Amino acid sequence: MLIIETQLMLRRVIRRWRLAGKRIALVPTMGNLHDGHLSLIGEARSRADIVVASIFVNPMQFERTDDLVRYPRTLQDDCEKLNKCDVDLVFAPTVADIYPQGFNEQTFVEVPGLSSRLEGASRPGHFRGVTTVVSKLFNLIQPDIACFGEKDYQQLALIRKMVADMSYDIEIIGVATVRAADGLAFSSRNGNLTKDERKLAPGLSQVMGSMAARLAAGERNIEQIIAEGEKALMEKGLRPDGIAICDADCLLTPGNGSQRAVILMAAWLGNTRLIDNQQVELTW
Ligand SMILES: Nc1ncnc2c1ncn2[C@@H]1O[C@H](COP(=O)(O)OP(=O)(O)OP(=O)(O)O)[C@@H](O)[C@H]1O
Ligand SMILES: CC(C)(CO)[C@@H](O)C(=O)[O-]
Ligand code: BAL
Repeated sequence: MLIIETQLMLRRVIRRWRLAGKRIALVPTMGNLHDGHLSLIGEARSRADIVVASIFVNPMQFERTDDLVRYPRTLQDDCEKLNKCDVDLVFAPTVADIYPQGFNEQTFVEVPGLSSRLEGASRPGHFRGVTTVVSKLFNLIQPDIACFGEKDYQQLALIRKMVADMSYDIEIIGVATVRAADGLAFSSRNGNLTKDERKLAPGLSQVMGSMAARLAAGERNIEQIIAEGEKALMEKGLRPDGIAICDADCLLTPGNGSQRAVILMAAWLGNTRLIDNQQVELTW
């Protein structure tokens, strides 16, 4: 497995693979790899000749400095895991290599509208940072396919729109959320939870499951389901920070024509913000 830190070296290797007609899959990550990431790698491995994983804690998408500073960085351990999963190349650049002029001066890619709603409203500038860095990775690696987790549901929707709007010839694969036995979605930020917070954390998926059951049973008073969901989260020791029920395709309020809804959850446990989501088939 190659580990490359500079754009210059990366371009050389990618050019060689493209000339040899290889099908390349990209899995972008911020490292501190867990079973969710490894599921993305497995999906990529089954669909391409070459698997490239990127590890880059992208400062441009962090709207809070404390979150950026606390973000877990475990490069050596990550590379060992990726090597075992038969990954061909790890791209782990420095911030200076990706943003030589600093990211405040960086040209950006932003999907209008959706970037500033939902998670985008809670985390101003976050999605601009995500789509800008993913666009750079797409240009550098020129993958045929790229895998993203459904755990970051709005991010996946934004990347699909960016790819369509900017005419990238890249197939985007959404991969189902991988969970611990108690229902908590794997996330690098789970490592920031204290022992006691970790015990409370499954409350997020439990409340989401109850909300999903009500929707699936035909209840359509969305405001009431959300209000009671917030109350249930607080009773379980979590501080809600944005619950929404949207049409799963356009992420707007579900209407009579909506076939699937998605419940988007965000909540704080101490200093850690967790997110999760669940899709529900709707019958009208
Ligand atoms: N539990 C999971 N199941 C499936 N995919 C996941 C899971 N967690 C993260 N991913 C996906 O892995 C990719 C890289 O995500 P990232 O490195 O930010 O990890 P993360 O665990 O989501 O960390 P964070 O704490 O930043 O949310 C993204 O496409 C993300 O959606
Ligand atoms: C897609 C991504 C790697 C871009 O930095 C990040 O947002 C993530 O890990 O989900
Ligand atoms: N997985 C999403 C990246 C972030 O929270 O910054």
